[in-house]
Amino acid sequence: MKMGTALIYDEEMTKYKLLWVDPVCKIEVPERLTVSHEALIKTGLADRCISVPVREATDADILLVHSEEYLEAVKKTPYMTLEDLQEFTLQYGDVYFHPNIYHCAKLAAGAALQLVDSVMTGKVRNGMALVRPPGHHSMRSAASGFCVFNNVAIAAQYAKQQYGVKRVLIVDWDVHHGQGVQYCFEDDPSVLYFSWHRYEHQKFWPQLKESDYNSVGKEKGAGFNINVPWNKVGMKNSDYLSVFCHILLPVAYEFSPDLVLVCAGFDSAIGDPEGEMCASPDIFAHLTHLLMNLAGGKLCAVLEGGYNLTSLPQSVCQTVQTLLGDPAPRPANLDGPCESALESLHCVRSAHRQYWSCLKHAAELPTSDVTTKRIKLAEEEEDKLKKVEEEKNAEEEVWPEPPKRVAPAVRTALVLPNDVACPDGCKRFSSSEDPVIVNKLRKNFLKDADDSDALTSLSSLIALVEKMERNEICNGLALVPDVSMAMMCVVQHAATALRNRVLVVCVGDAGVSSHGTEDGKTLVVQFSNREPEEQKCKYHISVCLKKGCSDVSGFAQAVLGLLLPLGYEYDPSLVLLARTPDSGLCDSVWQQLTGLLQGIAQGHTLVLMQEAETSCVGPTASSLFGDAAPSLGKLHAPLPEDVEALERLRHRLQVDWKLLQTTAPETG
Ligand SMILES: CC(O)(O)NCCCCN
Ligand SMILES: [Zn+2]
Repeated sequence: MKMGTALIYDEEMTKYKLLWVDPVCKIEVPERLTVSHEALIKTGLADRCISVPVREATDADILLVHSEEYLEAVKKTPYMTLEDLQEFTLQYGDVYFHPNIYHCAKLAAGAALQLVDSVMTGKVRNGMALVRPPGHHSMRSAASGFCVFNNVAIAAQYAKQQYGVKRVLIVDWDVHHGQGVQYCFEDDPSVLYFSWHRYEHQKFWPQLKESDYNSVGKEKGAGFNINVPWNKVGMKNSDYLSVFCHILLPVAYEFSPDLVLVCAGFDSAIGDPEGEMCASPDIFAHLTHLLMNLAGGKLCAVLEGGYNLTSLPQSVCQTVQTLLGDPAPRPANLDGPCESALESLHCVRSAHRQYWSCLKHAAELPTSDVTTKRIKLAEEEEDKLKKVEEEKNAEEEVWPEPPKRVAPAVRTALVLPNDVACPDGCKRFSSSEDPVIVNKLRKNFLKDADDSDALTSLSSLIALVEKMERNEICNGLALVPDVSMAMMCVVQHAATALRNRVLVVCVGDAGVSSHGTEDGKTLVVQFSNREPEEQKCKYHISVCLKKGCSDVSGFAQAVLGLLLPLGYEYDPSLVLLARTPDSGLCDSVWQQLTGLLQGIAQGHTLVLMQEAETSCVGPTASSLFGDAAPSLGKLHAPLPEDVEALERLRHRLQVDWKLLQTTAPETG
């Protein structure tokens, strides 16, 4: 039932621009929209989307967020002379007006509403609106930061009013703090606002105290406003992924939104003059992918900032291609979050530990904030030096083109016993008995009885792995007589044949071979309810949950805060996901796991299940085929002993696995 992706764009929104000299505003140019849209056309992505027209937001729509006096004032701007427009602009900060900007602002807000309508009526699964003017800085009675109407805030209020949406998650990955969104929802527990932003200890625009991590929301909204300040520039992919795995995703799954809105600003990408960050455009493929299993896949991305006319279109294409379901590119060399990012991560998690059970165990704030002060002083010294040398050689940032993302001809192949039906959309797979493979299998695995159907399924399995390796097939599912045997067979084959690494995720108590874990060719992560004997090595990790995987929230937090960071850092070429009937895992959690893991290894996920589990074939295939997993519903608190165990495990592993860090190492 995979539905399409909406794309909303109208060239009318390019028909306004800065009419006077203003160094702050000169970067907000019409070309931002044209280069983004042209890139989507050139790459063929636009044709794969469902084009949805814009509409003008009505007064009633705009008044969901803004005051009458502000709307009435903006309504007068089309008739103003140039002098009047400049005069009118002076009352606001870092924004400009133009005779046609009111019209475009209505279209930008209306585009967001069209996107909400398309997703909420089930016409599409998700979508992106390319709009200007942006929205997230504009406030109830003020324009700000190139924004006139708050497109995403209006869309959130509209979704609640028109569709009775109970909980809306707003993810703001623009590099500026969307203070307009924060002010609008800070006392509203039905809208969870998450924003990271360049802050530099309040030195960066808009220089607000309330953009810091300790602004957590007010009254009933306490806990529903999450600010992640970047106190240094140069943040990279690892910093962004760490914050998603250790703050946003755990809280988002606990919140369980009915709709996800993204303030999709791309000034957080490398090359942007505003952000001065170093994250590559393909990171937005992963950020998008990680949000696509929330709210049953209902995701609306609305363009905010993005001022580098090279990285902006690249980032937009990465986002749209992921919304369309194409596998994400492999996350190149993630080397762990920097110290400043860890400091922010630590502060945000401790500021929110009282509101979210997934953060309950988060480490306390540094006892006295003397540590923060000490770190700040050290940083300021360092920054002064850095600034000096930067002035010297402020060269243009360069970065590689994001890798081509080719979706294999076959997305999902299934190795099934003949009497098991193959879900529509997927391809039944069985290999013609390749004598070489058969002999190797017979020699290594089937010494005894000539167990022919085991032989058939194993040889099909190996043939399938080889097609995945050649990117002819994206992912697969095999029902096998013996999961442990099949796992060992695939791991051995992969370790020899595949140039690269295999991540083995095992749910339940199947015996897992440690083959390849000694030299890191294989990373095994096993979830079960059995206390592991002493931890074997860095590449063989046992996660013990008291109630096994039947505890939804404990398992979900283990996947989000431990398995995902490990998987991203390990960066395998194949993910082998095995489950045994005793796993106690319910389908929706299993589908979340299968969905999330597809962000790794370019989506090359191979699922192994016991032949008896035919009832799980449908749900697994639908997730492999790219359907969003069903929502887990609001998560209750995980078992305290599981939380502690997970925290201890993460603390021990973070020595070897940097993406598991959540606090700055104690500076001596
Ligand atoms: C939409 C936005 O967040 O990119 N606007 C940035 C305005 C910066 C003003 N100094
Ligand atoms: Zn911005």
